[in-house]
Amino acid sequence: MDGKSKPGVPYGGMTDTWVKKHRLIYIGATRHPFILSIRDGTVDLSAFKRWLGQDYIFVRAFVPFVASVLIRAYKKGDESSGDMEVMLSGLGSLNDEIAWFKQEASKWGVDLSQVAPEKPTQHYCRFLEELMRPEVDYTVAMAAFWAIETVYQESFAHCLEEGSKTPPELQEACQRWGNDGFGHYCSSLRNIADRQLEKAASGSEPLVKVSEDVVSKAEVTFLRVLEYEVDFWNMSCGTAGHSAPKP
Ligand SMILES: Cc1ncc(CNC=O)c(N)n1
Repeated sequence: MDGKSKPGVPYGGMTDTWVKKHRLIYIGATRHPFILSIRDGTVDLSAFKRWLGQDYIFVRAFVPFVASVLIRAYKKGDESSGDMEVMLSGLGSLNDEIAWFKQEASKWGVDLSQVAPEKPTQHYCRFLEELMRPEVDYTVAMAAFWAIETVYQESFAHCLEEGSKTPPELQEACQRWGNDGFGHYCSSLRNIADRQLEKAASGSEPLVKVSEDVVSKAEVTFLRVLEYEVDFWNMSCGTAGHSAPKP
């Protein structure tokens, strides 16, 4: 329990605290102009195609990251937690997702074998690789995992809400991450991350310093995910700094 929670109001956990504390950055990632343009139907289709090609590259790099978190979950040896099952289902959806990207790309005339990673994609993929290093704590990796999936879930679910004017040909893409099943999956990831953060925050005496370190590292990692997501959306819009030199 943190000191700020009110009686009768369920305590949301550490991730909830972060989202509230960094609300503007969070909104920047989950209500980006690219997403808003899908939602109001004004999206530039060349931007969507650019996003499609770059996200395919990202998703391929995301698979080994998820696998690395699964290995950590296995090594923790806590079979009853159900963490591995959550990650295994995640890998299953990524399998479908990769097939969907290929099918979607051919529908839009995008040749995935010819797509080169742009700077923001390269940086984001490098960040995933850093998180796969053995010295990275399970708690920190889980915070990143939860944040990465949740930004997409919240963004695309927004495009499916009542009153949105998402073009019919983009609704399937939005469904992929905006559906309720993906929402539940994100809640499961959040529960794992919160449980780990709780454990770290209440760490046993000799480990207090190490544990506090893990919690603050996890928060910084969460913020870095939000920044990478914003850069990724900016690139999709074609508003990334590197491609539009300032006058
Ligand atoms: C840049 C980015 N962030 C998150 C996701 C969602 N995770 C897997 O699909 C994604 N596809 N791309």
